[in-house]
Amino acid sequence: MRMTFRFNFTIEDHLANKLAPIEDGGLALDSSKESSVSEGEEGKQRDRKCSTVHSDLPPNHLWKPDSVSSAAFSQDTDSSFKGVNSSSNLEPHEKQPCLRVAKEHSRPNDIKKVLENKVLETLPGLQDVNVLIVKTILLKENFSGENIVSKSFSSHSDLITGVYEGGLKVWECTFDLLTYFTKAKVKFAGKKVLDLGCGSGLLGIIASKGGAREIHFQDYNSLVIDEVTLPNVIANSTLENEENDLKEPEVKRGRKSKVAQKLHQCRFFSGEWSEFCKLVLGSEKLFEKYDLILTSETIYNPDYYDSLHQTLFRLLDKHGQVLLASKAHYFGVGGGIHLFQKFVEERNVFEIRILEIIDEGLKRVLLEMTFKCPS
Ligand SMILES: C[S@@+](CC[C@H](N)C(=O)[O-])C[C@H]1O[C@@H](n2cnc3c(N)ncnc32)[C@H](O)[C@@H]1O
Repeated sequence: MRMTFRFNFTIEDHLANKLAPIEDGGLALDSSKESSVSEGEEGKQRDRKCSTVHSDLPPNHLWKPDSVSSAAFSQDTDSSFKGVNSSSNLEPHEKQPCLRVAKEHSRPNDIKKVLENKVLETLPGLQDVNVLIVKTILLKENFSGENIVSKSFSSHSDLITGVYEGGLKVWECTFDLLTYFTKAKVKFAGKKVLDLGCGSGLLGIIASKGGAREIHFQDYNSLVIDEVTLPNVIANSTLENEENDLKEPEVKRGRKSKVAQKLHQCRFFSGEWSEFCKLVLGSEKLFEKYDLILTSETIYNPDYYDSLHQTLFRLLDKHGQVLLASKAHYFGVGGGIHLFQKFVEERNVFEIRILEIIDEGLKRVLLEMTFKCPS
């Protein structure tokens, strides 16, 4: 079933200047005015060609979104930094302490409201909030408090170290992992899964569809969770239940509670990794560790490796598995597979296994991490 939505906003002149129509009638960021620092020169050149919401997709991707709707927003109320310079001019390679306090986001009572005015795009078997529209609305509303969208625009960057860590777009390696899930028939059933640095949350959503018993989503930025991750989780559980209803119309009355049930298997967190660790480990006496941690494009900054490694070490079940996807190298920020692998090997805690090397466009790698000594 295709849903139609109505746009109920106008785009200001100064924003319209940054937005240019793309072939299918959607909106693209004028690439001469926005580029990606994180993906380096090659990334910039690609972005210059077409810096759309889905410009980060592999050339022959099947993930072409095909529907649009309307939009709403809420503020990113989490401006709780500890000693982070929130200037918009931070360069990704500048060393900054990243201690954004972690918090758990409550699940909304009014599920419909979360999707009200949201623009949904259709990917194969998935729905995804159109982040460009989300950004446009947030910019237009010019809200007070921490505004990662305007900071990202003004600094022409998809990453502002310690301020905005890139969750407002779907990065290429997410699609590599999604493809791998199907190819390798990755099993999610009954597992407790963490989508670490989730952004859109598509990895966790697929785990949920695959029968994971509990899924936690973590992003650095609270706005990403509220405006993108949560709406995506809700949109996809709604979609899933609509599909079921078409097969079994008699269960239609139970749909709402089924969506709520699905949502109940999910928890949402924002904040810096070590703070997130503290929060989840401190929140329950006997915290049950994750069977599976999924993480895409999270090793671009070597300054974060210690905190990331600690997080994996503390939160992964002793028999658990990390599936990590990354570009081979992140120009400008300096991280990448080689450095990360070296870091992990030096710690001597995890075994790393390369699952796949994707050598088209920017080289990308999928790897698995498991504990060396599970006992
Ligand atoms: C480049 S984005 C990738 C988003 C998403 N996984 C994807 O592939 O589309 C990196 C993500 O890692 C998270 N992240 C990066 N550094 C972090 C840190 N130090 N603490 C917490 N989260 C961090 C951010 O929340 C951000 O969403």
